[in-house]
Amino acid sequence: MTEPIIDVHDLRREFTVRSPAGRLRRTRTVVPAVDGLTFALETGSATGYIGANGAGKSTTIKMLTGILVPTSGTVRTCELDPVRRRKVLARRIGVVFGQRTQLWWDLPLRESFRTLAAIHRLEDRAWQARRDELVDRLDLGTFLDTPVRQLSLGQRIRGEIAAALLHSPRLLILDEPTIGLDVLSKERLRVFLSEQRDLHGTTLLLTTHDMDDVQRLTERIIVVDHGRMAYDGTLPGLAARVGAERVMVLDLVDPVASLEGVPGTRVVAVESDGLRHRLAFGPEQTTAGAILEAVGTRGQVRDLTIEEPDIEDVVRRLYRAHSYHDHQQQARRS
Ligand SMILES: Nc1ncnc2c1ncn2[C@@H]1O[C@H](COP(=O)(O)OP(=O)(O)OP(=O)(O)O)[C@@H](O)[C@H]1O
Repeated sequence: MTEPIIDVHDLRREFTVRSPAGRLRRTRTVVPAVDGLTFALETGSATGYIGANGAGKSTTIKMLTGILVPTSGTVRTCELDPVRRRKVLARRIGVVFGQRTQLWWDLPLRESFRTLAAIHRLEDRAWQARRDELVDRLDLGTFLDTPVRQLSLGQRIRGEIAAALLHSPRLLILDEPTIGLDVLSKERLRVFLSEQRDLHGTTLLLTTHDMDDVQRLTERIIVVDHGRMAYDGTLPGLAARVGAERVMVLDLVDPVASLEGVPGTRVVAVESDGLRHRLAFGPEQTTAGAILEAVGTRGQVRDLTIEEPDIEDVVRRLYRAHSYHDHQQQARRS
């Protein structure tokens, strides 16, 4: 069996924060930023790594890429110890931080690519072909010769992503890649990333607060909360876990006053004088087919759609449930 591309076991990272306590004394507080994480990612997979501000996402990414040394536990990225083999690892991964540039501020992208190719010791023909592909797919042609500091945010992020992919890494780690981008730029970036994954089998790991990124780009989500694993699975699985409801919107041929009493459902709204009904249901309670059958005995259905739960709401519910669970555990311990 091949080794996972990322393999993390009981990973911890603490920070010691010193703060003034009176005029001369300082207190030391230990912050467990990452607190015992274990997970593995398969090659070619796409995973959303999500959590509230301060949950430990960036700290994890820094340990995966060898920037930070773990306090304890083990990390392997692309079959390497990231801290000890950081240089070799840099040739196998690409990293993009949406809020920080990794490009040379005063150089145009064209020069940055040349410099990166030299750093990675890439063969001329190979990197130039790759550059041309990236320029084409990311539409960089019109600003290749503009210094990075003069680029708009959207142009710079595209440049960052091209730079991170120039050496064709097996793993691309993106930390908030779409932050601050407009809707169209976000969409283009998502299309590009999915395409790269399909074409080159690039493994994607992304942290984001944008649930559309998660929904569009990944098939698995890992949710961290206070440095600990709060959830690891699929989005629909998460929705089911927190009891999020789907809503069936039914358009009837003739008006019906109410669809109250359809087993496993809750009436959310009756609209258009009884022609349109919204019924909420939990996947554990009933199925769309069963609802349709029950409604069919009370009126003829013209059309139906199913609205999936709002993912932002699903994640919020998970955080709430998780911190409640944490409080309970702490109360039991004390
Ligand atoms: N260098 C540091 N020194 C002290 N504390 C730190 C340091 N870096 C991170 N922390 C703390 O560790 C915790 C996790 O921070 P981290 O940046 O990993 O969170 P995050 O999930 O990436 O948050 P965000 O979504 O805001 O980027 C926070 O409480 C943060 O204050």
